[in-house]
Amino acid sequence: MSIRFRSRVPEGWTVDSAVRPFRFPGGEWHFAWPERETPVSAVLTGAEPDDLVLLALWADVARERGVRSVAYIPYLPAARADRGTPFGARVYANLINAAGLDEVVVFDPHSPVAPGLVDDVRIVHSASAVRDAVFGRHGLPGDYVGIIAPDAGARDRATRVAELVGLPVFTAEKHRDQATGALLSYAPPTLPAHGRLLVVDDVCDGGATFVALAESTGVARERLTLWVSHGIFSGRADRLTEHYGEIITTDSHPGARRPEIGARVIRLHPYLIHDDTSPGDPRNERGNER
Ligand SMILES: O=P(O)(O)OC[C@H]1O[C@@H](O)[C@H](O)[C@@H]1O
Repeated sequence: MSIRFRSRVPEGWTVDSAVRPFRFPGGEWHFAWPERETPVSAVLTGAEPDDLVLLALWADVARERGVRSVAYIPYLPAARADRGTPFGARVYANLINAAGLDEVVVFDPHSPVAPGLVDDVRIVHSASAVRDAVFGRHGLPGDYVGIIAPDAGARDRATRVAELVGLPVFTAEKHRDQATGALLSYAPPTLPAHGRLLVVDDVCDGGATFVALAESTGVARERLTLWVSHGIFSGRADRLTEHYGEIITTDSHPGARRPEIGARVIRLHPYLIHDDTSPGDPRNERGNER
């Protein structure tokens, strides 16, 4: 289970819900919603199908209580299945839509297709999070000399980062076998001979794209940093550490913390949620959450 719920309590704070979901012997999910809690938001990471059921149950409570239901789903499941049959992006969007949420917040989706199928969606792009994590809040390039987009699909997100920090974008050409998804070849762009380079993409799954990219460029490990918004880090993704001096991702997917990768994991919460407060949170002000 990778879903948690945020609730308002009578004291005025927003806290993690004390709700304890369970399954009936027949297999169905259920819970007894704590009477003193008012639902505020649900935060779902990864792509566990069970979590979509729990999300819909929670939205039903919010509806009954007459309050807004906001779901943070930073890793939009099946966003990469944005074409073909079965059309995964549509199937998952329909499952999310069935919950009847008031707002769905997603982070750096693979393409506009999947979020375009989700009702009441808000997209948060990765550029600010990348800038803060790699260059600091002032966006000073330091010894970085460029941003690399691993393929044409990554160019827009790489450009958003590059514009924030004033660096050039270099786009590589990736060729995949459409039938099998296997990587066929890589044509790297011409890159500066010195200085650090930041590779920016949405997802790292098995890591083949980023290993092939690094190998084709021949750029030394110390000069290469990898940012991926969603770290699945499956299979042989551990090979990435041979090619990248630093790997940075977010907490949008449980794979992010795979120990062999040693990625720096950025907490997405501040980038997605602007109005959340809890005891001990320096920003807290009673009662300012929608
Ligand atoms: O090469 P792996 O990590 O398996 O897959 C990640 C790549 O596959 C694409 O969909 C992503 O946008 C990224 O470029």
